[in-house]
Order: sequence, then structure tokens, then C-alpha cells
Amino acid sequence: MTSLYSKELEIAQLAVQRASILTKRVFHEKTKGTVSKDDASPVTIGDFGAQALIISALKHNFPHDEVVAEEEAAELRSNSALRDQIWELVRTTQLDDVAAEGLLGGAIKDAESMLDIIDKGNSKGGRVGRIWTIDPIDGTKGFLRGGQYAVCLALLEDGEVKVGTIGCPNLPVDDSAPLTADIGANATDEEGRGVLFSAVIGQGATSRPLKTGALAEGKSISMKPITEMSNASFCESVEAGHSNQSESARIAQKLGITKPSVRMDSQAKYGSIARGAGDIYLRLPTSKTYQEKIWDHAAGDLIVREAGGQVTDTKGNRLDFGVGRTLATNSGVIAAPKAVHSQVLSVVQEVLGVK
Ligand SMILES: Nc1ncnc2c1ncn2[C@@H]1O[C@H](COP(=O)(O)O)[C@@H](O)[C@H]1OP(=O)(O)O
Ligand SMILES: [Mg+2]
Ligand SMILES: [Mg+2]
Ligand SMILES: [Mg+2]
Repeated sequence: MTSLYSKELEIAQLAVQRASILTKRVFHEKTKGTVSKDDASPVTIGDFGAQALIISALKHNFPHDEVVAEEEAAELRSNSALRDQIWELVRTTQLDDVAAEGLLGGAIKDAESMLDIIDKGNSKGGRVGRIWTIDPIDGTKGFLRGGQYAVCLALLEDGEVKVGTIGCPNLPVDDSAPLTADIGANATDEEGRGVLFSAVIGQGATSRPLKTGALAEGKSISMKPITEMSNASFCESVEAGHSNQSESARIAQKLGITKPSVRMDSQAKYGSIARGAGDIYLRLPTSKTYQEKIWDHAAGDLIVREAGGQVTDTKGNRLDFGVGRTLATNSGVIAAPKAVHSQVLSVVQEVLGVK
């Protein structure tokens, strides 16, 4: 393995795999330690634990890189019961392959170190240097209802996404399985679920089964060419507060799309269109003030583009990951195969009245 970013890719995939094991354990626990954040969104012991495990692996391998991660440990420093619950999970979650676990640096020393590690995700981001961005559980609401969620990790270099990995424990492994709406009944440990999407800039995108030890072999994935808009399928958020679902319905109708949207939580949407299970992902702003977070889009943006797609905001600009922790200069997301992206964008702009 001598290709560019091969070490980063291997560590990212293994780190996401290990964190995914932790999230699945939490799903089966009776109490998920759910607390409400300042913005009223939920966070669980799974979010904190997964973030600790991923940052620990990154700091072991790339000690000088910065990290922009979603969660912070402040609440855990004053809530020792919650801290202990997370520590118990983190302490006892390993990959079941000794060599792979060794690559991630093994266990974290103690509960205090775990809190410090969680807080290493506090970089301001920006356009200079190597910055990893982590969403330890993307779609926490989906996670809680047994629907889709994703463990997301990307490497930015000078503001550009170079490596992206998304673990989706509840998506089918089969790349050609049709997209199904996220009704919250997808959580199962049966064979056939759990997929890891990855991409490296200039090297294409892959999917592989999400394992509990060494990495499974990957397959190249690509977006499906749309021959008839009437047969296209588009996906969007489950949450009406995250994306305007009445505008998306009007856009779909104007494009000639006849199928209803497939609603699913998290960056599972990016992975699903990248492998051709769906075609288009629309995320239409619901407020003028909400700024999308870089950890909600970085990995998906690269995976879709490396699979033959184009990703822009509603103004037609590429997502700019170099402005800080948020996509402050962008509004919404339009992801589609390259060949039809401009057609989709012009209908989006017509319906939204964007110049
Ligand atoms: N008002 C909002 N508009 C758009 N996205 C939001 C909004 N509030 C939260 N989000 C984020 O959208 C992501 C979920 O994406 P999706 O809606 O596509 O499933 C979550 O990361 C969620 O943040 P959080 O992690 O804090 O819940
Ligand atoms: Mg969250
Ligand atoms: Mg998220
Ligand atoms: Mg999250």
C-alpha cells in the first residue's frame, strides 16, 4: 500500500469500525444516557464514547493533526455517573483483530484521559493544515429510533476533503438493495446489514461490509446514470425541521420525478446515492440562521463526488469546508449525478427563487 493517503484511509476505516461497535452496544442497552444539548438536539453515551475512541486512534497515529468533532466533555465533568457509564463502554470496546486494534493504539488509559481526548475535538477548523472532522453519531434521532445513523470521519487538508469514511450499521450491505424509508425498524444484528463507505481524493469510492475486526475487502461504487427522471429516486431528511419537505416535493414534481421521497436520517443518504441505491439528495434550508456543520457533510461530499456525482449548495457553489466548524458560506445541499446536477439545480433555484 503506497498510494497517497493509504495510511489515513486504513486508520479512518478501522477507527469508524471500532466506534460503530460501540454504538451498536449502546443501542442494545436499556439506558442510552440521552441528554439534551443547548440546541435541544439529543446526545447519548454512544456519541461521547464513539468520539473518544475515534480521536484516540487519530492522536495515536497523527499526533499533530487537529480535530473538529461534534461533542464536548463539559457536561461529563460535572456528571460522574454519565462519565462512568461512557468509560465502561469505551474501556471494553475493541476490534476483535489484535493487529487492527494495535494499529489504533489500543485502550485509553483512564476516565479522565477519556474526557481530555473528547475535548481534543475542539479545533476551530479553517483553511490551513490537516484537520480531521468527526460526527461520532450522525442522525442521533435515527439511532434512537432504530433507524439509519452513521459514524462519520473525514480528513481536510487546507480546507479540501482528502479522505472520507462513513459507517452505516443499519444499511444493507448489498449495494443494489433498493432504498427504503427510515421508519425506525432497520436496527438488527442479522447478517447482511452494516456497510462502510470510503473515498480518497482522485482514487474513487468504495463500499465494504462493516466488520468487528480487520477490514473486509472493498468494492468500487459509482452513482447510477439517470436515464429517465420519472424513474429517479430522491432522498431527504426524516426531520422536517432539517430540510424543507414541501419545497422538495415541488422540485421533484417539476423535475418529473414520480416516486415519493425516501426519508432517512444521517449521511447514510450520501452513501446510498453514491452506490446507486438512490439518485439525488436534497437538503433545503428551513431557516436563514442555521449553519450546516462540517462534520455533517465532509465525508459524504467526497464519497459522492468520487462516485461520479456533483455536490453543491442551492446557489450552485461547492461546499466550503475551510471556513471553520460550520459551512457558514453555503446554504443547503444538492447532490446528484454529474450529468443531471445542473438540471436539478436550476429547478431548485426556480422553486426557491434563488439567483
Ligand atoms: N435546523 C437544522 N437544519 C439542518 N440540519 C440540522 C438542523 N438541526 C440539526 N441538524 C443536523 O442534521 C443532522 C442530521 O441530518 P439529517 O437531518 O439529514 O438526518 C444532524 O447532525 C443534526 O444535528 P444534530 O447532530 O445536532 O442532531
Ligand atoms: Mg448531534
Ligand atoms: Mg450530524
Ligand atoms: Mg452527531
